[in-house]
Amino acid sequence: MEEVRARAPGKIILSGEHAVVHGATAIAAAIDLYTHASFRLGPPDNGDGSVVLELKDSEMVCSWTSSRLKQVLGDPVVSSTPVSCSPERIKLIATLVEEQKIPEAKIWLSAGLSAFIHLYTSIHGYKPGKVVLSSDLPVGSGLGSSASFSVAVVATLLALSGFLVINEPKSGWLKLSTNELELVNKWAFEGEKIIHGKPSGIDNTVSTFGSMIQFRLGELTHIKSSVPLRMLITNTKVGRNTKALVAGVSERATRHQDAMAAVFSAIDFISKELSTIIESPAVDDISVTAREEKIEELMEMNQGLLQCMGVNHASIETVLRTTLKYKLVSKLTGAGGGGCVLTLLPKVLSKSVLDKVVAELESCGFQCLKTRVGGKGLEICFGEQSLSS
Ligand SMILES: Nc1ncnc2c1ncn2[C@@H]1O[C@H](COP(=O)(O)OP(=O)(O)OP(=O)(O)O)[C@@H](O)[C@H]1O
Ligand SMILES: C[C@@](O)(CCO)CC(=O)[O-]
Ligand SMILES: [Mg+2]
Repeated sequence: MEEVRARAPGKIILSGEHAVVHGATAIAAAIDLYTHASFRLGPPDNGDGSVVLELKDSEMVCSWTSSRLKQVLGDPVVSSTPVSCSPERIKLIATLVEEQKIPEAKIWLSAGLSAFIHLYTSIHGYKPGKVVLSSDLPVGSGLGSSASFSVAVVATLLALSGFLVINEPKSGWLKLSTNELELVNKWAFEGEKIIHGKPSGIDNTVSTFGSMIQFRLGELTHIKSSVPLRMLITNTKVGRNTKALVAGVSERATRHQDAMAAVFSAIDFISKELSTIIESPAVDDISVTAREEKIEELMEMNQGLLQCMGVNHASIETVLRTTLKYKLVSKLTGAGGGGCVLTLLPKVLSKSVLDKVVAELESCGFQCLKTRVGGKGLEICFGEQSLSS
């Protein structure tokens, strides 16, 4: 039985989170932490005619028999083009998720499970099959775990659907062509809509296409940093939920329309300026330092505007204060409210200073992640690997 695997990266947002939902420009980059999915259709080791999702990190196996899916959702409607999940269908899917009796401590998984059911049944109907999922990313921390979940799941589902054209020899890890990536991205956006409520699409786009992107109103432009950007990521481990934070910003924007429009517009300028600086050549150490100082100033301004939106958190402030002691500038990344914070690491920063910063941040109970910025996007791999149960 053919099996397909996919890996889709998480991301950092360098500038423009939240404002991008309201039409401003944002800049994001893939990081080298991935969500991994594998998929096999049908029997043999799935003899009960079920759709199975195994979540390795949460040690959970969820399954729905084909007959139960049909009973709740009605006759299957399979589509080669992305379909949105209607509010009525979301309610029906919620019934199927509730039946899994997810423990209260893991209830946050429900949104991901709902997205999975919508994507699976829209692409494969109720055909039995098994998806196994694991992730290097901290979930719900601002590093795009939800988008990389959707991209990885969709890629495996489409790869065995016949809806994806794969011309290359099916050996080793493959990059898909732009058209195929666009199809995956559009489907993954439907998953993000279920998890985020009102996503801009930046997270699924950067997870699909990789590298560094400038993004506005659904359109992406690849950008290339003239000098590698070094960022420290600090996970405050304060849990939060992107859907609720995005909704909170929208409510504030309704209450203070003009003021918030000005905030979003300022962020649009910040992102555009940042993109120009990132791409501008830096020929010697003096120009590298000048460039870093400009990036730091823009990060500081963006952080202040994120505070205006109400998505800051005491834990983020602690990271900001701690890094500032070492003359390092930080800003939250992703939806905020806790989650992860980015710190720019200047080229001249010594390893001993970096070690001290990391030790101090970790002594506050935070977790520091060193990742490479602006790397690969989605890749898939066909094979006869065994899906562990
Ligand atoms: N590996 C996974 N397994 C199951 N569900 C997942 C997984 N990764 C993400 N999810 C779903 O996505 C939700 C987290 O998404 P959320 O958008 O709140 O955070 P994030 O994507 O990590 O951060 P941000 O959107 O700020 O980048 C989880 O609560 C869960 O429903
Ligand atoms: C907060 C947000 O801007 C980024 C989350 O990574 C939401 C989105 O763009 O979908
Ligand atoms: Mg998310």
